[in-house]
Amino acid sequence: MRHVLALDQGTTSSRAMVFDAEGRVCACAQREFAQHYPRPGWVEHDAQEILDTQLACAREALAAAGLPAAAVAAIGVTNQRETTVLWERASGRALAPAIVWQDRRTAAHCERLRADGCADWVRARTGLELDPYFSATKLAWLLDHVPGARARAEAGELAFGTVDSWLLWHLSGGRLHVTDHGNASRTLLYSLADGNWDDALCELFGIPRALLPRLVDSIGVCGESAAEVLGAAVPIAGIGGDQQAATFGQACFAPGMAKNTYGTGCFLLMNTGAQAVASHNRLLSTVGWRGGGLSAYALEGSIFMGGAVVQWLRDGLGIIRHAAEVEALAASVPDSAGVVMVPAFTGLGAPWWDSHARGALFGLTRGSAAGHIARAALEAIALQTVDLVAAMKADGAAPLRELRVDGGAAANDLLMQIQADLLGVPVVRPQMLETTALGAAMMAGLGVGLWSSTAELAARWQAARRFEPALPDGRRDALLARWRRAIERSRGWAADEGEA
Ligand SMILES: Nc1ncnc2c1ncn2[C@@H]1O[C@H](COP(=O)(O)OP(=O)(O)O)[C@@H](O)[C@H]1O
Ligand SMILES: O=P(O)(O)OC[C@H](O)CO
Repeated sequence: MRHVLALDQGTTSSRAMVFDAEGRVCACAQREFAQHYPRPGWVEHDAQEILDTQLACAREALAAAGLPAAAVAAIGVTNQRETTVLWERASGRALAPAIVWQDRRTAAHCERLRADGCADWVRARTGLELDPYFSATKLAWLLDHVPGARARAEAGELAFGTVDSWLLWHLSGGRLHVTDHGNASRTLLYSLADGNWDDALCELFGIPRALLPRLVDSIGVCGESAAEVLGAAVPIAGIGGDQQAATFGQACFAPGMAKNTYGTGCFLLMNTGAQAVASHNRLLSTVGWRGGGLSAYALEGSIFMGGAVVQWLRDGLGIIRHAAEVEALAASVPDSAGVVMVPAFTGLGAPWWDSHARGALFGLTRGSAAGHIARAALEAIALQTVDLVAAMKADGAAPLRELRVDGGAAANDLLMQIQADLLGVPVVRPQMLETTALGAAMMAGLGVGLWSSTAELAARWQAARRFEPALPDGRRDALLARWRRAIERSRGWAADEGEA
């Protein structure tokens, strides 16, 4: 058996990919699913639809590869992180829509905890910010709003999970209720120092321990799929949140190596080695992966609006019809002519963590045109990334030698050149852009011994294109100074209106 099946459950679509023993893609299937925005700031998914699309993709990819499940050596699962599912153990039925990582409904809960002076304590224990982004307040919200849920949770009738746990429960026919340490480290319920769920955190957020999944390694066999789901029992040997998996898939195995994924949001992760590094600049400290003789932590900067800015140009402003058109539109002008966009549509993530910030366009004149706005949008994606790299440097990280990139918007050459120019560091795009699925496959393949070492996997990683910085330092400094002024003016914007 020399193939691995990767299940890649993302924010906007479910994907499955079959890889051969050389790490080549044999087959791929993808299905988009519905995004629900029932109220301003709320984002939900139908957990059943997540499951159905994911399993349909798995079956489709196997069929396209011409492989029965029995011929697959291992399954790797990677997932949108933090998104919170609550289900009934007896039936496996979700009790409510999944609350997605982007959802801000628990902003007031987080604010109350911050006002109580909990933020530093929580940060020291979890490596995270007290922000609605993470799972704990989402789960507390479900327990408080789904009738009877809290009592049933305490009685052990319910299960909580991030999307990995939800998929693994059903993939195993209800036998596995597990999550890996990387996904657990995004919940606000996990102690980085202990490498375990934490009673004090559970108490702070009001979460019964009986709800929590068992912690397992990211790399290594944790169970197998139920024969009736895919047609055969297959070892499940890799689990990782999608950003952790992408870091693995980019072969960022050595401390100091970093990748940035330009999807809906942007997620910059730097491998910090076998020790968690506490950030003093409001980056996240998080588990990368563990198992198979490996253990890595990461510093992470999370940006909420990355490629989603381009979606807004398409769906909100209507100045492009397809995301890829933004490149030609932005290239139709030599620069943004002073226009600066702050894409704080849902507040600002790292390193600002400002729920009250709102999006803004500065520097508009009578000469401002769609091209300038498109260019400002691409610059905003890159400038947010520059802020993360600056925060990493301020945290004492070694200077970045290159930035490995992936995700949908990394296909945009102009954006990648702007990124290299504004960072002053080469940006390298690999041949294999599906690094998330590849990372999950790599974890699973290592987990069953199909591959023997990370050195073997790193040797396979190949650059497709390298973007060298070409902007004079003075010009870069001026653009960064202008960006910082724009950020300052956007911060706290919605506070007066009492909005989240
Ligand atoms: N050529 C492009 N230039 C800029 N942005 C793009 C381009 N193609 C896709 N995008 C953006 O990339 C995002 C999709 O990337 P993807 O990695 O599939 O996201 P996710 O995994 O978050 O669903 C969308 O937000 C889209 O607007
Ligand atoms: O599904 P993506 O690629 O948008 O990634 C989502 C992140 O895991 C959220 O933390």
